Amino acid sequence: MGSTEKTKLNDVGLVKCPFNNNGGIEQHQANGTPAGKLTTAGNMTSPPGPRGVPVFGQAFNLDMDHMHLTFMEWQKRFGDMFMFKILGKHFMVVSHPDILRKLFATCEHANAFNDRAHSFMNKYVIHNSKDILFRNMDDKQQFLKNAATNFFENQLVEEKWFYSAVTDEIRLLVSEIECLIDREVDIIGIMDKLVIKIMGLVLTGNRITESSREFDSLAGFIVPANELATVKNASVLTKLPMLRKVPGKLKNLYDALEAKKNDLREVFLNGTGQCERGLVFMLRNLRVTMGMEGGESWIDDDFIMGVVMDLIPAAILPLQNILSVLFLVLVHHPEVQNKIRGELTSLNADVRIDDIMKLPYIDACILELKRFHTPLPVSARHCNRSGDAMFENYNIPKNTEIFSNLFGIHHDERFFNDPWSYKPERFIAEDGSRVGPEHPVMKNMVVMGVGPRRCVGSTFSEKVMFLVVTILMKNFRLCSNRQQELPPCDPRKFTSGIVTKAPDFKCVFQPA
Ligand code: HEM
Repeated sequence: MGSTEKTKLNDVGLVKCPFNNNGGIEQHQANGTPAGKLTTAGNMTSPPGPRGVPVFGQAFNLDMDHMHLTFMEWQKRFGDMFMFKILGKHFMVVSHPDILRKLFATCEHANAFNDRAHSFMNKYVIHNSKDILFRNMDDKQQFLKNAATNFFENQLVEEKWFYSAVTDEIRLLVSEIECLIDREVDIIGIMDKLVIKIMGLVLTGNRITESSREFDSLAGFIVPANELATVKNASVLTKLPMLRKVPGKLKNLYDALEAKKNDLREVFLNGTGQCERGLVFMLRNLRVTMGMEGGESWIDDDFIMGVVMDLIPAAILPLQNILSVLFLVLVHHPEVQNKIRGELTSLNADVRIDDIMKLPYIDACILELKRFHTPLPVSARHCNRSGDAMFENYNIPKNTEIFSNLFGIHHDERFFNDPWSYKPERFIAEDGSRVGPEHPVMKNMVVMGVGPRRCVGSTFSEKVMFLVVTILMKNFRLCSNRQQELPPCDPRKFTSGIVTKAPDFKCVFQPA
């Protein structure tokens, strides 16, 4: 645990800050304004945290590009729940899986902590949060989320077309890689394209190729969306949205995003490339069904576009980025590749999507990849927008933005032994099976978030990763590129951002 001064708080074992007010730590006093509708927390204190400079607070101490690394440092000083301010705004960071579950799922005011922070993105890009990811947790958000979850977790699995199309896409890749044996391969670029094709398939129900408008449109939207979502750009625009109209870098970026948004709308809403099984069709169908049941449906085109746009930060980037890390890990660990191939020999036929149950080591490799990488290191921010709220005897002032320190949790020795090593075996039980959901390592896995705002694409992304790993490993051995030094396989060194990625590297494929 590091500091022996830390004391345990209550049944969940929360590490509480060991210092008092004069230990260089700010104890945020509740602001004395009338409490919001949640509590009457008038004279309660807020969680401890680093004392900042006047007005700017921690603006100069927080590494905006690697917030998760700063949060790991602060967790050691201030405990599992700490708070800091930037420009008068409160931010809270939670670094314990049980506290997260309590805060977002089981405590009395859990719902209040499941709204999203106000941001430039939800107001100006996502049409005032007509979507799932950026919207507050109201009935419409829950309705759309249930529909999307059902689509990804059930419909795509039951209707066999989808995973057989994904399998075909990966097999095509195998034929392409066969022509590149022993040559330097940009595996990150290849995986980036594969994920766009898979998401094109999700949206339209049809295979999309690299030369299609759908591919271009998705790939084109990702670039400005990613740039605008950086912490620096997003916070400046949230504070000063009028900058989107002032000639300069931010206006150019916003204009580029709007142009790509129109393109996305043209292609996915008005285009002809749809068939009766994609996500856009499902949402339109839902609108029609609601209309037929009387009354008008609130699912307008903006809502459908909102869900399409959600998939860029929520699905495409995490999937692309975790696949980049997968290959870096595999090149660094030839022994893991050998074990994967060893396990694959137990299958008589070609790999099928439900074989994951029969292949515990590969399943464990995917779980360990999710832990080791933690693509969204600080998750998506939650916010108690409806009022002050009390939690663990602390007052959490209205509009506090809450970070789940997922990266910190997954690399904390209290929860995972030897956390900086990639060790799939931690998920394997003594009898060789994969550990069950009650095992501590499973309970400490929070990579997809917890509670009602948990990720929609958990099973979906595991299945995609499973197909990529098994089909490629069955055919090839991956080696490092002798001309270029391989970047270290250290998640602290991955690229910065809301969704982190492996540093650029090339590798070499050889026949298995
Ligand atoms: C390895 C890949 C992925 C990771 C690590 C990941 C992780 C996460 C995390 C941490 C959240 C935030 C949870 C919270 O707010 O507490 C989230 C939300 C979300 N994810 Fe994922 N995700 C992944 C892939 C996907 C995929 C493939 C999809 C779509 C098929 C998806 C759709 C969503 C949506 C729509 C939300 C918003 C849910 C809400 O706000 O209620 N994600 N994801």
